[in-house]
Amino acid sequence: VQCPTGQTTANAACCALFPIVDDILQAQLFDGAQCGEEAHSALRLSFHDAIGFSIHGGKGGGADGSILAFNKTENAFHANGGIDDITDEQFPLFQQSGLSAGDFLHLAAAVGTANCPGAPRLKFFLGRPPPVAPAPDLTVPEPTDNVTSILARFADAGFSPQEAIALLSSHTVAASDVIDPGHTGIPFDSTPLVFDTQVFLEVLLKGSMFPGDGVPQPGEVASPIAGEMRLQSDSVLARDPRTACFWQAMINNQEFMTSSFKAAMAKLQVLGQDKSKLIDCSDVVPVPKVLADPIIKLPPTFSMSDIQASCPQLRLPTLATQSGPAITVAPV
Ligand code: HEM
Ligand SMILES: [Ca+2]
Repeated sequence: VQCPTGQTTANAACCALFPIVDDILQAQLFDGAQCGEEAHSALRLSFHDAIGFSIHGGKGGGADGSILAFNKTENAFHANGGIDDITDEQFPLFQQSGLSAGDFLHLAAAVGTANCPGAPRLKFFLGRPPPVAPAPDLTVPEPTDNVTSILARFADAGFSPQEAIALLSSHTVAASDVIDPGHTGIPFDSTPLVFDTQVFLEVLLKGSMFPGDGVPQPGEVASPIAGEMRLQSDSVLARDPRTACFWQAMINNQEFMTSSFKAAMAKLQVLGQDKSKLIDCSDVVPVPKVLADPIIKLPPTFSMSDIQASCPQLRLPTLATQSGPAITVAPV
């Protein structure tokens, strides 16, 4: 159908979303369709909202927007450190939008992700009812958690180890604000504004330094590049026999990474919802820019022998090294 605003969509019920996408999300929340801090945080928020769920019941409503509607409660949970920045920004816009908290929050994540070059075009389903209660504490994995407990939490929410790694593609457009006191925007890879496979490579490189004041913080291990942060959780998942092959398979495999991330996000963003009652409004999500060159390279001064490959069954792709002296990643 053709909407009054000129755009087309498969279902007339989705027409109301175009002004929300353009005037509220892109113009206001994302500072003119940027892949910046708000886009990154909106993606993280969709995870922290949805993972408040168990297939066995008793752990919250999943992708229901509870973290936005009941932000005073959920923001106090330790794993949600720093998330108040994005809930504070989203709350008045959510009220202005007329959408349910869950629809607003998960639409924002899909649109924000689309602003990152190389990202897949995430799906969006409309019609989540308002959340009934905050999620309980301790549903969101922490960077200090071990692989067994991280995989157990994902399994409890309905995700396989492979899907968990697929979801961690998000850390290609990510930075830390709260792990290193006094330092914000410390990126997890050297390209935090690009949805590429660089993070899967860099987390497997030999680590030797710590960003910020150079002091290791809980949940942080040595990173290979100045100014970059490596989460302990990413580090152990990249090296554990249960997940290392899924991790390594992402390196320099843009198509595989984006398609598996898209599929896992489609599941995450409707977790706990009755999908038969939702309307597919995926065509309101902007089409992300494609990367001109998705072939990644080792950062300057690194060679193939610096990769701590942890999947014996899989051959590492041969990667060239970027020219020039060792780099420092700037905060975002
Ligand atoms: C084992 C599971 C995970 C752990 C332990 C974890 C942990 C973290 C931590 C500690 C931060 C930095 C917070 C800060 O200091 O500001 C972060 C950032 C982020 N996480 Fe995760 N995360 C996990 C999974 C995910 C998943 C599944 C997604 C999305 C699908 C996600 C998306 C993000 C994004 C986009 C950021 C960056 C936010 C920003 O730059 O503002 N994470 N994560
Ligand atoms: Ca990146």
